[in-house]
Amino acid sequence: MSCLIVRVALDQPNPILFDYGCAISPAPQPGQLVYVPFGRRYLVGLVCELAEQSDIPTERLRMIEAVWADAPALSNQWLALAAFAAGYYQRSIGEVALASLPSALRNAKRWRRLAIPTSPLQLSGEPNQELPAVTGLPAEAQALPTGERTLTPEQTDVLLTLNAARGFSPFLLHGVTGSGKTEVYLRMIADLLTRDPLAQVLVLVPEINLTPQFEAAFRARFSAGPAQAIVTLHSGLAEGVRARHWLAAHTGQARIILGTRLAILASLPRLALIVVDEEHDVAYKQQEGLRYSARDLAIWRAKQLGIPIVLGSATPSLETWRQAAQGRYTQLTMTRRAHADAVLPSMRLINMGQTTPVPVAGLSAPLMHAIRERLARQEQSLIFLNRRGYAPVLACDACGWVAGCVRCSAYTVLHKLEQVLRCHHCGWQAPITRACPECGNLDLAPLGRGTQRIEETLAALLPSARILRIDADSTRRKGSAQALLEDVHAGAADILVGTQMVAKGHDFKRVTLVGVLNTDVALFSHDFRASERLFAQLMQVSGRAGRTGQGEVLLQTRYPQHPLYEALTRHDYAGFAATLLAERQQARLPPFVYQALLRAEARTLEAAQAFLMQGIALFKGLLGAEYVTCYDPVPLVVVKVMHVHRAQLLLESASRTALQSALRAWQPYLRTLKVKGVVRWSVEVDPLDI
Ligand SMILES: Nc1ncnc2c1ncn2[C@@H]1O[C@H](COP(=O)(O)OP(=O)(O)OP(=O)(O)O)[C@@H](O)[C@H]1O
Ligand SMILES: [Zn+2]
Repeated sequence: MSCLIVRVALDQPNPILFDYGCAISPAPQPGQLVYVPFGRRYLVGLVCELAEQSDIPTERLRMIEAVWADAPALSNQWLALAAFAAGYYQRSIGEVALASLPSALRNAKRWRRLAIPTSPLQLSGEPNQELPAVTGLPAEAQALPTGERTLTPEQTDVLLTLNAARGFSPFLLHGVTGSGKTEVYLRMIADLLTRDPLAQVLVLVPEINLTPQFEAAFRARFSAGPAQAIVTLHSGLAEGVRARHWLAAHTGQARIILGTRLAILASLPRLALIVVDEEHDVAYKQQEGLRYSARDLAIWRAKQLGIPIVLGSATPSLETWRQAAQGRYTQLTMTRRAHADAVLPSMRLINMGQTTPVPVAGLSAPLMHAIRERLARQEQSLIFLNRRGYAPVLACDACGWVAGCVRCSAYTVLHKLEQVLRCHHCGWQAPITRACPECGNLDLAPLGRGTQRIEETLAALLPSARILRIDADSTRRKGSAQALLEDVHAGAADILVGTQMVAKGHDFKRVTLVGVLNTDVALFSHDFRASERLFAQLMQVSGRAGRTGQGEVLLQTRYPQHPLYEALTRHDYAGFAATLLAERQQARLPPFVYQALLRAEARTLEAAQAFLMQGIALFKGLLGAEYVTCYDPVPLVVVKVMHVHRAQLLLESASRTALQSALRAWQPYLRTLKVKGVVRWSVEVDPLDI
């Protein structure tokens, strides 16, 4: 008797399906998880196909050990999503599909302990107290007091268009900071759930832990529903909680799924709308493992399902801006702040080349004056400096020695509170050196300024002010970011000093002054995306000022004439985006061309380069290689991290399809390459950092 063949995707780089025999009845179906032997181990895999025959001789065919039948199988649509992501990002289906599952599902020993929420879909006609009345959620949501807020005319207009959308309709909601985009999302979702009480909505945010207010707004508006109706999905959740939330989404129980980029791969059988808030944020790009863009996958998913998708931002990415300009996305615009008394903040550039009196420790007199005014009026000031630690380097004046990491080709950052020098690439740290190890000089000086140093300076200059620092160091402990932000909202701080963490979508109602320090260096970066990012970042951080009244932004610079700053003072996103796009077109850079990287990591730089050179040789022989430009390998800017040397080569094409098919053809050859000393290599499609 020929046994059934089950084709299983495993979390393995080899992009094939693995054949197994199956004696379990009922036989597993595509979309089900199975437990299979693999080499000397056992792995959880995903059933992709069933077959009658296998190329593997029967005697060598191994058998499926167990099937997870407690939850419904993953749908064909979800399998198609995983297959698309795998193909596009040059990975195996298993790498995409299994890595996207909560770890409790990837461990067969824990399957039994997973409580599967019962779907109301399966239970129709069978009343269950714990289950939501399917119409209750939106109906009660509408009756909530927050729903009584009068919409601004712009919000009303935008919603008229959004609520009329049916089928695949991509929207760019370009609303200035504080224009009330959250309210638009909430209303659109309420409208949808009224029409279709069983629908699911996916709302993506760059960083859930940083924006508890956003989540709170959703819970407040839709709290009338059952607890299960809103779930969050992000990497900060405890393992069991994440599995529970994922299952609630998978069974259709959860209606609103609020998540970070990883949520784009959640199983959502009734998905009817996707919202991507702050769509420009680089956090939507996964920078390790499967390097996907959640925003781009979101567009694909909306298209696959034929549903509306809203990309919201005050500073859209140039990719999205261009799509809208070409009419592929419908652009909706909100130009005014929603709060009745709020206007966009006034912007002032402080010329650091000219100021008299001389700035004290990097803080100009006009900025100090403005902070003192806020203190007197009991308003908050936010000082933005995108550099954490005390000082970026510790150096010796006498011989020029600079403290560096022993594992990386990078300087270590001085952290004065902890009294350490720390590498921001690998985390290596050492006590602060008292004497120069080269010449013995005892007069080592911190160079430059980080948030700790500015905090210290402000505390010395303004002893009565309550100062809070918000950066990756002060928020390392779980929950500490939330606690700090709550202090800010409660008015328990006068001055916040922070990195880009404070810029992300926060609705700080008491901040009326934003001071920006040390952003000039980004004007002259080697990275062609640096201007786009700096502009967005400055508009976003400026957008924290005056959200309920008059706000002011003071930006300290040595280049007050720079076009980027001039556009910023005019709040001219559209003008600046047009300039940048013209430059990119001229220089043939994305979004006008498509790029990919091959990156090699090795014990020596020579080995990494040798791998890439061989990669190029193989590439040149590929059919269609002439449509793709293959540049020379270059070391990464920080070439060594954790003793590993890194180099990469850039591939570029005017045609996405040409690039895709060349990459696909290249992979099997790359896998055959054996270069001594090479630790790993990877292909990245649509890289953001080059
Ligand atoms: N119709 C309205 N009337 C009065 N206030 C409103 C209205 N809509 C929104 N607001 C308020 O305006 C403020 C800004 O809203 P929200 O945080 O949604 O802005 P946003 O567009 O997301 O801005 P950002 O891009 O800076 O995150 C919030 O305090 C919100 O409560
Ligand atoms: Zn290091």
